[in-house]
Amino acid sequence: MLSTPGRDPVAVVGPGAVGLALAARLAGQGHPVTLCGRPGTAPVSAVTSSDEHGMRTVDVEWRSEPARVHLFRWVVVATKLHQGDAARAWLERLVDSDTLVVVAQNGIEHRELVAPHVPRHQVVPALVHFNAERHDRDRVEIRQDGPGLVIGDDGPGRRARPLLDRTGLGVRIVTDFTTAAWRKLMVNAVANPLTALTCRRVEVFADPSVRNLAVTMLAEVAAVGRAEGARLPAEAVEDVLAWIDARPAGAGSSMLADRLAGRRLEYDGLLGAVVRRARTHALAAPVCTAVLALVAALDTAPSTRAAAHDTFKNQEQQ
Ligand SMILES: NC(=O)C1=CN([C@@H]2O[C@H](COP(=O)(O)OP(=O)(O)OC[C@H]3O[C@@H](n4cnc5c(N)ncnc54)[C@H](OP(=O)(O)O)[C@@H]3O)[C@@H](O)[C@H]2O)C=CC1
Ligand SMILES: CC(C)(CO)C(=O)C(=O)O
Repeated sequence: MLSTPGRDPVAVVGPGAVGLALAARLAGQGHPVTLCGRPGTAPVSAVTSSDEHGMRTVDVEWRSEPARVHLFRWVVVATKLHQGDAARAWLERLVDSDTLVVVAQNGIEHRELVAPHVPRHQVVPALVHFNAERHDRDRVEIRQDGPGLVIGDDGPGRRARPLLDRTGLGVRIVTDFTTAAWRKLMVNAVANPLTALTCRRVEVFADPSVRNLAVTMLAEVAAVGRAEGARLPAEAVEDVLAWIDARPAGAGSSMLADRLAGRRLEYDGLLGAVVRRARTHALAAPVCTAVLALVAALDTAPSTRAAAHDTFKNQEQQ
């Protein structure tokens, strides 16, 4: 039986934007936090986070070799979806039957990502609704409007809630997690690839042809979501577009940021997951399939990655 969190130590696997944000907030509340980072990378011994209330620096422990960690009662996984193997190498060492693992990621495959090292009843899928931007390996800026984390109203979710509440980011616990996850996936399956492919911020959705493309893709994603049990009425398409339209002028997406930085793109767990689930249900998703092919091609071409930053800068200057 898991105890309440008290000031238990927490291991954070994947010290990127989301990982640093959660680590900083938990360490700020007195939890000893161990960051588990990419092997061979230089240690981070303190994390500075900023938000609308100001800036704060907290001390953390650093590990970059899975062999050097021990069991933890609380683990947060915040790698990108395509870094599942990396996360699993850590989980093999960090998790036993007393551990609860919060998987703070986009997508719908949180439990699959940590299998087989973590049984279902020890996994807390958490949808990330705050925005975290990493400015350096030890600096993160947090922006949010509304609850920052959405979790399911089940045994693991209820057990993790006191810990997640301590982040101060706001936790919404929902009875229908499937619908919540597919609503978020509708945004990510469309906003992320279309901004990354065009090298444009969310203003690209005001272009009528891109908007039509987005509407078609969203209708396909919603149909797959419904087949998966999500409650997505026809208005969900317009709701998602309205949400994207309401983003601040300079908003982009994590996939655009990754493209500009020359990093791998997180497409397989987002649009890729939609296309895979469509096939499972024998549903046609031709436009999503076509856009997936383009974004996958972009990801495998180092030359397009290197060129993206210049293209973006030129467009912004015009
Ligand atoms: N950032 C945001 O505002 C939001 C993010 N999300 C979702 O949250 C998830 C995390 O995103 P985000 O934090 O932005 O991603 P990042 O790319 O910033 O972070 C991923 C981290 O995983 C680390 N990593 C890679 N390999 C290993 C390894 N072998 N061992 C340990 N760590 C490793 C990376 O290391 P390195 O730094 O060395 O590359 C990086 O620090 C994604 O699913 C994303 O879609 C959802 C909503 C908003
Ligand atoms: C919602 C959105 C598009 C913006 O933060 C996102 O989740 C992402 O960039 O991955």
